[in-house]
Amino acid sequence: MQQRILVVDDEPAVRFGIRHFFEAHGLEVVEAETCREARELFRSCRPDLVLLDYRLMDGTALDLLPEMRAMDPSIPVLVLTAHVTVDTAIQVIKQGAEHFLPKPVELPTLGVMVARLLEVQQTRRRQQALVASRSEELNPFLGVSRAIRELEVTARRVLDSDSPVLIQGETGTGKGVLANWLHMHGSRGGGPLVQLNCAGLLSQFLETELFGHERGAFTSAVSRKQGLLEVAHRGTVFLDEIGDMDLQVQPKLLKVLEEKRFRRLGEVEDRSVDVRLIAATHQDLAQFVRMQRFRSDLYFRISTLPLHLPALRERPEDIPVIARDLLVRLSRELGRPGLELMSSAESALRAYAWPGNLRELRNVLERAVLLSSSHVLRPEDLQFNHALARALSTAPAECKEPPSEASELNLTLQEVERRHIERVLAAEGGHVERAARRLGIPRSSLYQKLKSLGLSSKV
Ligand SMILES: Nc1ncnc2c1ncn2[C@@H]1O[C@H](COP(=O)(O)OP(=O)(O)OP(=O)(O)O)[C@@H](O)[C@H]1O
Repeated sequence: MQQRILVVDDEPAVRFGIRHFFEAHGLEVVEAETCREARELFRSCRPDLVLLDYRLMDGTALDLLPEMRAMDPSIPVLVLTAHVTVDTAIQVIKQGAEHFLPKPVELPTLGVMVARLLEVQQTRRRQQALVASRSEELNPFLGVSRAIRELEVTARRVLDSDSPVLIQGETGTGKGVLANWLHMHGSRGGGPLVQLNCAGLLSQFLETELFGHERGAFTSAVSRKQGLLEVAHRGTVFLDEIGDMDLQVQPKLLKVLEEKRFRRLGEVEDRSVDVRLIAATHQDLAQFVRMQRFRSDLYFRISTLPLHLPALRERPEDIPVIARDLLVRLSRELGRPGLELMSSAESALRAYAWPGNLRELRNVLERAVLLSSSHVLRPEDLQFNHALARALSTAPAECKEPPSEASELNLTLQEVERRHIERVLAAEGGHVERAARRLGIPRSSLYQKLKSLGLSSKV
């Protein structure tokens, strides 16, 4: 990815020399002549580094440095000046400049310094991204089935593209794991990966999370806040459960994708941002478009590169491979070396419907390991949630038409409640926490209701 430097100097000849030198070294250069221009370009172009002349027509570096630091403290600023005094040097460094160089500056020396600072900055960003990523990377392509092999080929093809990716698949199929893999292995792997789950977020909260806000933008905005899009600059934004994104926020996200611009709440000017979007959903987004729950223009934009994660029951041949991999991980995590599965236990795993997919498989194995004292797991060590699997296969899919009003009228209140809970649980693949959020009740209350209605909740 081409790196960009902002050169701020009131002498056109100096800017010209610096521009030519760095462009010849493969960098993109943007120029500003005044503090005002520098402020605007810093905000709209998001440079990777700034070369700032100390004295400008409308101010000095000491005016600009605090503002730049407030906007993005991770961007290094190198100050150049013809009038060096120890006092100014100290002040400039105190205000956050990385270095202070006397003018006229020798371009090769400046080149080495800039290259070094850009390298340090990239390493810092990479380390931050590594810390943020899962401590141990999971392989989203475990298995031998045709579906998973084809998925890997397609995923590798879209790695370095900047177009949005839409990952679809039932709950627990590993959409988050795939998003993480795409980011880490793509050209933005050194940049940040920022994740937001859109489910249940009201429009204002979602907007402030994504776009940030200025001080005073609304009553509780007591200080300015950077949005996740800004944090993800030069990296990836992973929007999970995009199907639940509030309709009011959708056009603003579309603007970011089409124009690479957005506006903080309470701000009058646009900011530019360079992010790749990975969106995921377990819902049928095309159906949501038909039901007018999701904007068609945004759907077409984000589904440029669709990836589908197959459900486990559609690829039973992969289950033993994944189970063995999970056991190796569990051995390490739980300090139980040499865990194995009896072949009859493998057959039992293959035969089950896995409504909660890999998440459920991991949970079933973890429970089996914890409850068994042997390192060889038998079929009877595996506790399946057959009731949920049945509910899933019989419950109407979330997006299908609801049952007729006449047939619903004959139901008792308890039956309506029971059916509704079953439907929501099935739509969430047995994920109790998410089902509770959707139902608008605390998780503990849902557990109580499940117990009193005789429903199971083991996923
Ligand atoms: N490739 C994998 N290897 C090992 N475990 C995996 C893998 N993929 C998923 N899992 C397990 O399944 C869990 C769920 O994965 P993930 O959150 O990526 O699924 P998801 O499809 O995004 O789920 P949801 O729709 O509920 O958000 C993970 O925390 C992990 O325990």
